[in-house]
Amino acid sequence: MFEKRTWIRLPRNVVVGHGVLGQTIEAVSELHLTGRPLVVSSPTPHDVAGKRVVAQFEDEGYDPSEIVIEEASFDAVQRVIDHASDIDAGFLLGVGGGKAIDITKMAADDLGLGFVSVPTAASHDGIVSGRGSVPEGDTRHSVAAEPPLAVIADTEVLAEAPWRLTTAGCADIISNYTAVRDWQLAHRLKNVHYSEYAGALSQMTAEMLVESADSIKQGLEESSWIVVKALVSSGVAMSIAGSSRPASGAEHLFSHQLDRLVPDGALHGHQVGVGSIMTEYLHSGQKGKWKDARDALAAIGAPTTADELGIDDETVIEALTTAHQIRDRYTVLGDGMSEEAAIEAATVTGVI
Ligand SMILES: NC(=O)C1=CN([C@@H]2O[C@H](COP(=O)(O)OP(=O)(O)OC[C@H]3O[C@@H](n4cnc5c(N)ncnc54)[C@H](OP(=O)(O)O)[C@@H]3O)[C@@H](O)[C@H]2O)C=CC1
Ligand SMILES: O=C(CO)COP(=O)(O)O
Ligand SMILES: [Zn+2]
Repeated sequence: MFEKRTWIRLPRNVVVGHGVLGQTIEAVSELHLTGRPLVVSSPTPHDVAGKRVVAQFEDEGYDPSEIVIEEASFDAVQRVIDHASDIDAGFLLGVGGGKAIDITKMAADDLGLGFVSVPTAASHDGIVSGRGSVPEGDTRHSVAAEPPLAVIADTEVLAEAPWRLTTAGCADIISNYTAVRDWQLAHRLKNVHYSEYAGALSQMTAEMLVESADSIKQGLEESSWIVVKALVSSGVAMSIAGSSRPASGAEHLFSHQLDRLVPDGALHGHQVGVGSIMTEYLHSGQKGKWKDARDALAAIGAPTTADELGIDDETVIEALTTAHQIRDRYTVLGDGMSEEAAIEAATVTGVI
């Protein structure tokens, strides 16, 4: 008997374009969401978009409430859950970068409430994914969370955000190449389930972004359009897979470890980008495609070296040699790199 089952949860409405933040009420009422909206954001996103979202709900006679979180942590998730329970929220909107959106989707999951994703930066591919990424002690969890019912991505807001956030989003997508390679390796060596569709979609998303590099330019709102669509596509790949595997391999373990070692280090996307140069080298050797990864990152203006990340060489080596301990996810790092091998990989690729 055939017993396979899958449950792919995707957003119903993805609204992308100039000024669409002004259509928040329309997008929400189309979903038949009822009750009090709770707008969850972090400090800057609150100022650039959260306040406007709250004002729209007030004007339309809803009774919105808001909460601003500072960091991605289980404590922050609990604060949102408590606040939502106190005010008897009917649904949640996550307004911000990866941090605010992750916290909101995890709280919505716990509360059993609908959630709408309102990105203020094209900086990460968690915009539509049904996963939340949260550090805890020595580890970093990728937890199942409520995927958004709708995404409202205003390219005017995204284009006004600092350019480095957009290049971070591009780098998060470029890292899909190595994430998929790691996933395929884990499939071959450890019999980890591999989805051809999710793997192909993730890879194709990276290819299309790299091919569009010439159109991704600071000051062009169209760049935000291209990047946010790639971020949505990558999130869909994660939803098809039911895990973050299509978009998170060893380069992400490296970045998560950097977050532990240097809490106020570089942007997530920038760190995974530099990680992917080195893990591509580990996959394919000196004559392999690591130069393509580096050149693609350089073409959109993302960092390609430790120096450009603002992280010292020793920390890069420490992160590389310990990244495999972050979580139980088999990658090209295997059961760990020796210090000599890590120095070799980082030096050959010009990262240090
Ligand atoms: N769940 C998933 O599938 C995925 C999750 N992630 C997670 O997402 C996080 C990374 O996302 P990222 O967006 O880089 O992180 P943040 O949410 O921390 O945002 C990065 C910075 O951008 C600021 N910011 C956001 N929007 C604007 C804006 N419009 N103008 C000016 N500044 C702005 C934030 O301000 P402020 O400090 O005020 O918040 C913050 O300082 C990581 O925690 C990562 O693990 C990443 C990819 C996938
Ligand atoms: O950042 C991600 C995909 O880009 C997913 O994060 P995790 O590595 O925590 O699963
Ligand atoms: Zn990522």
